[in-house]
Amino acid sequence: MSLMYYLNKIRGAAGPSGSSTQAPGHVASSVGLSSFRDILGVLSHSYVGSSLKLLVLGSIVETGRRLFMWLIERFAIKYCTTIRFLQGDPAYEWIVLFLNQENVWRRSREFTVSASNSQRKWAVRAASDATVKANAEYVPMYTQPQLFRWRGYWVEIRRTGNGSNTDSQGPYAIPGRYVGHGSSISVTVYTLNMNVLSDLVEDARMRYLEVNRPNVVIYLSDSPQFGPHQTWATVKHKIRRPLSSIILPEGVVDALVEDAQEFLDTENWYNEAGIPHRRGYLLYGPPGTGKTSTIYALAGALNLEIYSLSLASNFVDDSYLQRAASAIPKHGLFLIEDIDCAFPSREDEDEDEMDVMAVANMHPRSRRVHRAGSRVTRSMVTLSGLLNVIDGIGSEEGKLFFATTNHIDRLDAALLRPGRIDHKVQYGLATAPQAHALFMRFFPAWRFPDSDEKESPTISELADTFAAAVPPAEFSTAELQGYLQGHKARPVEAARGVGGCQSHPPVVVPAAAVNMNRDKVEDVVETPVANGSRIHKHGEVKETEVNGAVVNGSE
Ligand SMILES: Nc1ncnc2c1ncn2[C@@H]1O[C@H](COP(=O)(O)OP(=O)(O)OP(=O)(O)O)[C@@H](O)[C@H]1O
Repeated sequence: MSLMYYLNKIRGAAGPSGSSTQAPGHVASSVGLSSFRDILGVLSHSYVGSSLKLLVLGSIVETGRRLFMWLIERFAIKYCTTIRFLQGDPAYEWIVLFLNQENVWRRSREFTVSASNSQRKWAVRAASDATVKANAEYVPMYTQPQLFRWRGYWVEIRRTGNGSNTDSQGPYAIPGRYVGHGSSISVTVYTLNMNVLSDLVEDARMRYLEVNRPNVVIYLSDSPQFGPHQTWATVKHKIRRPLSSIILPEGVVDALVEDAQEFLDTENWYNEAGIPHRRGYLLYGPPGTGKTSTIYALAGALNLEIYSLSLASNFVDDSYLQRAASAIPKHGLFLIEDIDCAFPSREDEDEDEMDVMAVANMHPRSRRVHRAGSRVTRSMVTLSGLLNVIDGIGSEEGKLFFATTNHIDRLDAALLRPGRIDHKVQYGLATAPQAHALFMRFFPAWRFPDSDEKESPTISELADTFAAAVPPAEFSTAELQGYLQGHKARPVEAARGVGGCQSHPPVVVPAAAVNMNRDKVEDVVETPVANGSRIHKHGEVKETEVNGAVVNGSE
């Protein structure tokens, strides 16, 4: 209503144009002036005036805001540096621990909760009472950008999904939400100095190493869930194992550690001699004889991170292997366990041929079912793919390559040539000295002090009895360990129990049982022997019987 009223008023004020006696130009200007006055009059009215004022004010504020954002953007381009840590990359672990230590998590209001049995070192334990053992860990989500000071610099962090804020992927992706899996953390430092950023990353890395000093960090390439470039997605922390706990013939472990240490210390020599700075090791022998344990203990002693990959995984092909190997940082230890699975045995090949023929004669539906249930695991990695990766591993950076196998006879000679495998260590079934050492480790003097009574045997004597009773080259150290675990508080029983079995006839162990891969299902059948003691072979029961000898050493 009021607007119509004012429009009419304007029209009325201008008057009918035909009634004017003045010159047309003059008329126009006087009409213009009066219209302008009227417009001012309209503007001065409370409703329209204040609306227009608000409009102008709003425009000014919006322009100011845009200008401010533009300036901030210019400032950000010129004065900040941003880096992204992708989940699934080892460096991601460093930055999360770093943020945790900087207490940035305190500002986070969203957490994911996980059971605290994981060995993650960077989650927040929310138990207020230190005496209460926290059973859950809280991983901050950092859904909102957080600003904090580090060494006098302003640092901003924000978490983003896979590639963008709303584009989270991974097993627990929620559209439009930031989730832990498949995400990344962006760190922005407000400074002109690029070195600050690398200092921050180095600080994060050092803290991570420090926190994990009592552990060996093992990166596993066990699932490609975070995308093609994030090959080492799973991280495990294992308590460091002292080298002395590895029971092998004297000098074997020391020689291995010395060799690896010398390799790490002589990078310049390699460069000057024009030899690629790489070294390959092959540990071979029956299962449960300490190959993997040796590698973990060595990595702990030399402060190396392990990058472990299985060639049997159904997503590992030549190009995946290449990517995974090249993502290993300097001084990382690249481990391929059971490397023989890339080299099918003659029997496997025959079996494959028969399988192909059988499948060809099948109905398509049965064929699918047959393939799904096929028990033969084949690596998709080819020999040439594997050799290329081994040759390329350390050409730029000093990396150690370790492989283990239960079947050295299956490996191609091309793999075993010096330059690819430089150091081989053969592992054998337990000898009497190993059995003795294992017994002493299980029943240390500080826990089982020798009794004052004359008749009772000392632990060393019991170890002698045990070692004499265990048949050499019949049991792996792991099997003896399993037996002793069953008697961990009863050394006398452990030693004499084995001795008591000697009156029983020996059980012949088929070679296949000794060489059985650990990954295969182990159905342990228990058959009690005379005094209730037993040592298990994979898939069968063994009564102990002295017999055979073992070759065990390094070359
Ligand atoms: N020589 C050894 N010294 C100390 N412990 C050993 C030794 N051999 C085996 N063990 C123990 O047995 C278990 C299995 O050992 P490990 O995994 O190292 O054997 P492996 O030779 O790598 O077997 P596989 O070929 O099946 O991978 C571990 O708990 C380890 O402590």
